[in-house]
Amino acid sequence: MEEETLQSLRAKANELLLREEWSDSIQAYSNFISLSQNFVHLNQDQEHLIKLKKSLSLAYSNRAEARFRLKEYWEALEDCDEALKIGGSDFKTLLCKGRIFMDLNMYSAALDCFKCGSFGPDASENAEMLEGCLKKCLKVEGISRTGVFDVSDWVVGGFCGNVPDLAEFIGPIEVKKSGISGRGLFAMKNIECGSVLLITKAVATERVILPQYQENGEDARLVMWKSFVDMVVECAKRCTITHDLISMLSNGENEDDLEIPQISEFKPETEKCNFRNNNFDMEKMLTILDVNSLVEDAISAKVFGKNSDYHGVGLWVLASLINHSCDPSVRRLHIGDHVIVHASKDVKAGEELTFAYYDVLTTLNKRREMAKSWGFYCNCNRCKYEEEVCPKQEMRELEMIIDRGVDMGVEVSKLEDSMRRWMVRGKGKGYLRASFWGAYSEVLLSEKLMRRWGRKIPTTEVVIDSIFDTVGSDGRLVRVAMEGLKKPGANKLMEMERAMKLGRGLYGKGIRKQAMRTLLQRWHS
Ligand SMILES: C[S@@+](CC[C@H](N)C(=O)[O-])C[C@H]1O[C@@H](n2cnc3c(N)ncnc32)[C@H](O)[C@@H]1O
Repeated sequence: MEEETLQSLRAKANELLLREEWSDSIQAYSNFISLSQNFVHLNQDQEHLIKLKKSLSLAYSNRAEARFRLKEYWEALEDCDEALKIGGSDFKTLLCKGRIFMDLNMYSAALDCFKCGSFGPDASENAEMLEGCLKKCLKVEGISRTGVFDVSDWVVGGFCGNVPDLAEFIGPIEVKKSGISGRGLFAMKNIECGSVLLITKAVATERVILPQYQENGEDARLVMWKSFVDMVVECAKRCTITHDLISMLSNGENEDDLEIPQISEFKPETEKCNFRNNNFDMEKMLTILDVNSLVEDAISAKVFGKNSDYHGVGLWVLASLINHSCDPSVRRLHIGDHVIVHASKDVKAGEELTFAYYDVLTTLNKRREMAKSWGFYCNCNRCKYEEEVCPKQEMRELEMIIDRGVDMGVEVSKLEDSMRRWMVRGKGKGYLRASFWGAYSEVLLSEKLMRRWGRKIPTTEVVIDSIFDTVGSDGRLVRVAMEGLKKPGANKLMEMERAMKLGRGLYGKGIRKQAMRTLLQRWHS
């Protein structure tokens, strides 16, 4: 009778696990575990006892697997420890425990588990799988120490196959009070263009391919948003550390009063944290998500101009401390659930790291409108400069020329004349050329306009360099630079060097030189 009941409970739990019905299988294993424990205490027959303990160990191990899939990491780790204490399913359990530590970004603990597994009797039978785990673990552990990774093959191969493995990495950055608003991230040393400063995994992400017909697009976006919010809320309820980190994010108000966290608070979890937290402020959570969630501009979706219907949203806590600037210094790439933040130009020690929350290759007025829709008034150096130096009336006239869509050569030469009159120097030229990029690019890409205006306006190289030095790299600069390579008499070596620098600012250093060349070619094919 005892045997039969246990067998049927175990069979049911195993079936649920195979069907990937994680919650139900956890329940079924829990029933099996509590009943078996009773029998273990009562049973005197040694042989029977050994069998029973083996099943119990396996049940703990399987329940750990199901909990792991539901991201109930700390409960899953407790199950692994129980399974290992009883013994009999050690290899499977160690593998599961290692994978849990990997997900918690605790790579050396994961490595210990895989190494321990390799000494056991089951190791030779599963040598290939074990080797795969060890290799992956060593690789991500390296990335977490150095921030160095290589996704060239995946990118050049058209993003086929598995998403490359990445790991949490926090480079030489710190959180400080920002001159822009509230807190911000700052470089602690000089950073070269393309260097990776941060790799971090999302608390949650959600993605949709929007339907072809636009009228259903809003519905799909709302469904995506709702599901994303549910996921973040579940993560915050499951783990107090996650809850507290999300709670310290800005809700867009009184930012200057917010506490300045230490960067160490964002390092991977090392403490047990399985306190369920059902008691939190949903309204606050929604405003925080509104202010801090990032819309994905995924490398895989956009590079080829494919999947333009693809949309994604996610929350990356540390990256949420990066303020917007219209002369940004960093860009982000999305690979899987990770966001990679790299310098999009050379950055000096002590400088604030800033993203472009919206398109900054446009005029001050258009940028002001976009900032408004984000709920703030932009306080960045470029906006302040343009406001102070450029007479409003003349700027309005220049903007009107663009809107009228006349010969853009007129626009560009007028702006260059105005800059001379306003005595614009250094960075200022980059700022203003970036503001009227639409006009510059039209002229620079047109043989006809260049023939007509070429002598009155600066060369492609001068325009691109001045914008790159201020606003950082951008795909549109790459495109014009690559077109420039085709011009008769172009110094191909120097031009390619310039394009490569722009490429490093655009994609970062995770792509080898040859792969970068291939990517750059695609911008003008
Ligand atoms: C994702 S948070 C950035 C981090 C935030 N400063 C903090 O202390 O947590 C976005 C908010 O920062 C502020 N912010 C970011 N960039 C800004 C800018 N250029 N000018 C003014 N406020 C900005 C706005 O309040 C915006 O809603």
